[in-house]
Amino acid sequence: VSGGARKVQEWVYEWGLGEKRKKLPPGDLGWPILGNMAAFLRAFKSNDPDSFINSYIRRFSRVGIYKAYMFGTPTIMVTTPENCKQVLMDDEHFVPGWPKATCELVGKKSFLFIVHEEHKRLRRLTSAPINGFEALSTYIEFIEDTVVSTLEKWAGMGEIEFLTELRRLTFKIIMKIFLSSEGDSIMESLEKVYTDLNHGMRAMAINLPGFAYNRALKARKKLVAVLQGVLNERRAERAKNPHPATKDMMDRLMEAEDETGSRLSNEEIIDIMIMYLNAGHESSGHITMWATVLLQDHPEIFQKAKAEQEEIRRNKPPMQKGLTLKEFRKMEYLSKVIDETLRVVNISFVAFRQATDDVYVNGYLIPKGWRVQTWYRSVHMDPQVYPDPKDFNPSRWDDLTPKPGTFLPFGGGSRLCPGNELAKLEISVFLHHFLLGYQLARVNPTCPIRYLPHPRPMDNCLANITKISAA
Ligand code: HEM
Repeated sequence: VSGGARKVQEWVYEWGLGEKRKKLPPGDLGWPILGNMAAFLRAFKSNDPDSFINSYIRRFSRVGIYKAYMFGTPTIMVTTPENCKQVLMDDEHFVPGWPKATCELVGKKSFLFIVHEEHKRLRRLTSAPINGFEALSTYIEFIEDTVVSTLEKWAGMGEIEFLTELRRLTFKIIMKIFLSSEGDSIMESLEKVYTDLNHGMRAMAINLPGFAYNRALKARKKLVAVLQGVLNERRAERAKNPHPATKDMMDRLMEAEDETGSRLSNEEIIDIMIMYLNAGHESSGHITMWATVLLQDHPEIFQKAKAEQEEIRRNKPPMQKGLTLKEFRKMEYLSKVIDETLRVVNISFVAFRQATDDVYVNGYLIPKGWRVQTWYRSVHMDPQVYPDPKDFNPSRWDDLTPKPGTFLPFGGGSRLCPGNELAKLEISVFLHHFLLGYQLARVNPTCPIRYLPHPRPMDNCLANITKISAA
C-alpha cells in the first residue's frame, strides 16, 4: 500500500511534466498530503537536524539538489554553495515562495510578496536608514546606553530567561529605529504579541484553537490594530505639523513617493513595519544569546575575545564617552566569533523561493511553479566546506575570505538581509560590555535544544548574570 500511495503522489505532480520529468533531481515526493514533512520534523525535533539533508546525501550522493514535498507543495531543495548561489542571484527565475503560514502572518504587502522593481525601490528606501554608515553612527549611542543599563538591571535580578530578556533588548533597539517617538506602552504591547507571531511562523498552517498558527493569526490582528492606531495619530499630527524635528522609519514610509507621486497605502506601511519589526529583533536576540553561551562554554576563546576588548577600552581617548564605529571596526577577533556563531547556529536554516519558469541547476530541472528551498544550514554544516563543521572555532576565519555561496547567514543576492550590519553592531556592543564586566551561569547547562522555528535551549537559557568588575 505504501508504495502505491507514494506512486500516486508522484503521478499527481510529475506526470504533467512529460519527458522532462526524467530531468528532475533525485528524491521522492513522499506520502500524499504529508509529503516528506514527517522525516523533516523528526530530524528537527531530534538533536540532529542535519540528519534530514544527510539522508539525501547518503542515498543520492552530494549532487546538492533533491526533490521532495514540503509544507504542502512539491519542492526542490538546494543544499550546496554553488546551487544556493545560482538560485539567490537569479531574480528573473526565482521569486519568494514562503509557506502559507509565513506569508499570512507577515502580510500580503510585505517583501515576501513584492518583487523586481518595486522590491528594489522599497529596499532602497528602507536599507540606508538602517544599515548605512550614517545611520549606524546615529544608533550606536542608543544601543550602548540600552545595553549598559540592561546588563546592570539583569545583574540584580537573579534567575532570568536570558533569551527572553535579550529579545526584549533587541526589540527596544528596532523600535527606536522604526517608531522612535512612541511611548513605552506601545512598545510593551507590541513586544508581547511578537512572541506569539514568531512561534506560528514556521508551524504547520493549522488554524484551530490551541495551535501555534491560530495564536499567531490573532497576534497579527492585534499588531495591525496597534500599528493602524499609531498611523492614524501620526497622520493627524503631520497634518498640523508637516515637518517634525526628527524622523523615524514610519515617517519615511509615510513620505515615500514613487515617480508618479503616489504614496504607500496604510496597508503597505503596516505590513512593511510588521516584517521589519519582526525580522529586526528575533534573529539578533537569538544570535546574541548563542554568542554569549558559546563564549562562556569556551574559556580560551572567551579570554582572547576579552583581551581584544580590553585593548579597545585602553586605547579609548580619555574624553570619549561611548564606543565609536571606528572601534567597532577594530573588533577583528570578535567579528570572527560572531561569524562563527552565525555559521554553527543557523538561525535561518532555510529560505524559500518559487521558480517562475523551468530552470536547470547542476543539470537538473526545477519545474516552473515549484517551490525551491535554499538550505543555508547544510552549506554551513558541510564538512567539505567547513572541516569539523560542528566545532565552534572562530580561528577558522583567520585569513579566510569565504568563496561565494559558502557563507549565507544573511542570505544573498537582492534579498540579502538589509539589517546585517546593524545586527553585527548590536551583538558586538553587547559582547563588548558583557566580556568586560559580566558572567553568565546557566541553570540547566545541558538543556536540550529546540530547532524550530529557531534553535534555542528549551528553557530559553535560564541563567544568572553576575557583575564581575566595573565595566
Ligand atoms: C543576526 C541577525 C539576523 C540574521 C541571522 C538575519 C538573517 C536573514 C536572512 C537569512 C535573510 C534572507 C532570507 C532570504 O533569503 O529570503 C534576511 C532577510 C531580511 N532581514 Fe534579516 N537577519 C538578521 C537581522 C536583521 C535585522 C536587524 C533586520 C532589520 C533591521 C533584518 C531585516 C530583514 C528583512 C526586512 C529581510 C527581508 C529582505 C528582503 O526580502 O528583501 N534582519 N535576514
